[in-house]
Parts: sequence; C-alpha cells; structure tokens
Amino acid sequence: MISVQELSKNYHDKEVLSKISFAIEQGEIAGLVGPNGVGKTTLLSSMMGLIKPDHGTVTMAGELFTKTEMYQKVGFMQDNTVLYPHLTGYDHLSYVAYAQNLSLDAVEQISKRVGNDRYLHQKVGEYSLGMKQHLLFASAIIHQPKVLLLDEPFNGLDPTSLIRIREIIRELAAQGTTVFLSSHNLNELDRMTRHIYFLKDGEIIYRDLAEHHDFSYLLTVKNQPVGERYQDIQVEVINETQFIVKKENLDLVTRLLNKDENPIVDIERTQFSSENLYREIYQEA
Ligand SMILES: Nc1ncnc2c1ncn2[C@@H]1O[C@H](COP(=O)(O)OP(=O)(O)OP(=O)(O)O)[C@@H](O)[C@H]1O
Repeated sequence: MISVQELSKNYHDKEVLSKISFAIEQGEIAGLVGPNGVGKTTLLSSMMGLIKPDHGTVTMAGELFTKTEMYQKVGFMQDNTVLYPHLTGYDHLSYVAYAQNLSLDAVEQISKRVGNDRYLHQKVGEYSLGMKQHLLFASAIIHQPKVLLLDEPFNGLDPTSLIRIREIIRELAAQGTTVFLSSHNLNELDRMTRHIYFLKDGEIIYRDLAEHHDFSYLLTVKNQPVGERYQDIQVEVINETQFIVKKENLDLVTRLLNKDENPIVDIERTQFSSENLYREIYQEA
C-alpha cells in the first residue's frame, strides 16, 4: 500500500505540492492526472525520495521513503532522460538486476515478457521513444515490486505494446502490487482504474469514478466463468468470455475471478469518461 502524509514541495518561492495526503490500498491501480507543469513528476520523485520534500512523509510497502530498503520493494518508471545512450538495454537491465540482487536470468525473462528482447543488445542512443519506454518499464518491474510508480508509461507505445503493458500492469495488481500511474491518456486510465487523483494548485482531488455516475463495465475474461457463486450476480452475458456487470458488483466479481485464477483481459467502462471530470475540475471548455 501507499501512504502519503502532508507532503509539501516548493521550488524557490513557488509551492508545487501543498501538504498532500492520500492513501492507496494494496493491489489497486490508481491514476494521477493534471495539466502540464502541475507537479505530477515532482510528486512521484518526492515519493521516491529522489527530490527532498520540504515537509511530510511517505510509506510504500511498509517502508519509509528515507530507507534504502524501500528500493527493493518499489519500482519507478521515470522519463527517458535517466537512460545512458552509449549503453545497451542489456547493460541497463543487468545493472538494475545487480542492484536488486537478482541473477542475469531475470534480464532475459523480463525482456521476453515486456517485449524488448529483440533489441536488447542495441545501444539506447539508437532506440525510438517506444523502445525506450519498454526498457524503462522492464527496469521498473524486473524485481516484481510491491509498489509500482509509473510516470507516463504509455507515451510512444504502439497498440500491441500498449495492450501488453496494460496486461502486465493488471497482472501485477492482481498479484497484490499497488500501482500509481501518472498519465495524460484519460482513455487508458478509464480502462485501467476507477480511482483517480487529480492534482490542482498543489492539492489532490480524489475521485472514485464509480461514485459519480451510474455506469457499468464490459469485462472480457480469459475463460468462461463457471460455478454456482456467479449465479446470484446480475450480469448481462455478451458471449462466453464477455459480460456486462453493474458498478456495485464489480468488486465482488473481480474477487471471484481472482479466486478462480481467471484474469480480466480487458475492462471497459460504459457510458462515462473521466474527461468529463477533468473538464469540470480544470474548468476547460
Ligand atoms: N528543478 C526544478 N527547479 C525549479 N522548478 C522546477 C524544477 N522541476 C520542476 N519545476 C517546476 O515545478 C512545476 C511542476 O513540474 P513537474 O515536472 O512536476 O510537472 P508535471 O505535472 O510532471 O508536468 P508534465 O505533465 O508537463 O510532465 C513546474 O512549474 C516546473 O517548472
């Protein structure tokens, strides 16, 4: 889980974060949203202890952000300025594996899973934006973190990569990883989470999208759900692996599917988009 308490950060006399407090439960995927320059990267970097906040504390997976033990439990996908152009993807991942006390087998495994194995031995200076994103994502999850912070993970990804990374994030969350994901891609956030934290004037505005509108979810699962326990839940069946579930039943159905090891392959909110909330909060036309 993630707990942020009264976190403040000023740059010179400009207040970017103003005593921010929030908590994200274990296994949740939560979104962080806000206009350019509002302070999302500052918040994530402060949570990681990479920027020293002026005030406040952060605890992730039970570890305080001031402790080095935290880095064994938390993964952070930063922007690509942290990459070294003269090193290969393999060099980068080997370094992270070494720092995390993992064998080099972990490098091969994670590269296959994320899909950057094809150009692993190429220098990063020759990478496209999407190729760098793959490498940054692989570096952030190579150690199966308990908490995962992602800064703009979807930038520059082609549709196949986007689907794969979305699936990996969901798999990690289903296994108990808490995910905090900063993105300008509201469509993607609509697909992945119902918990959104909007950053405005240094403060956090939390919205549980399920509380705002009466909507349902179209779920696509891996296998046909079977068993008596599904019988009492009102669902609209589309086909063997697709059905619509009302918002109030989503948590229950998700729990049952997790128990049956039947992962949700896709989830789509019907009727509503967080774009409406974004406009309302930032008062855009
Ligand atoms: N090292 C720094 N020194 C001074 N001001 C900074 C520094 N880093 C960031 N800022 C300022 O802090 C504010 C927040 O920046 P930050 O990068 O956190 O925004 P962001 O929400 O991540 O933006 P974007 O969506 O464009 O990535 C901006 O006004 C920026 O100019």
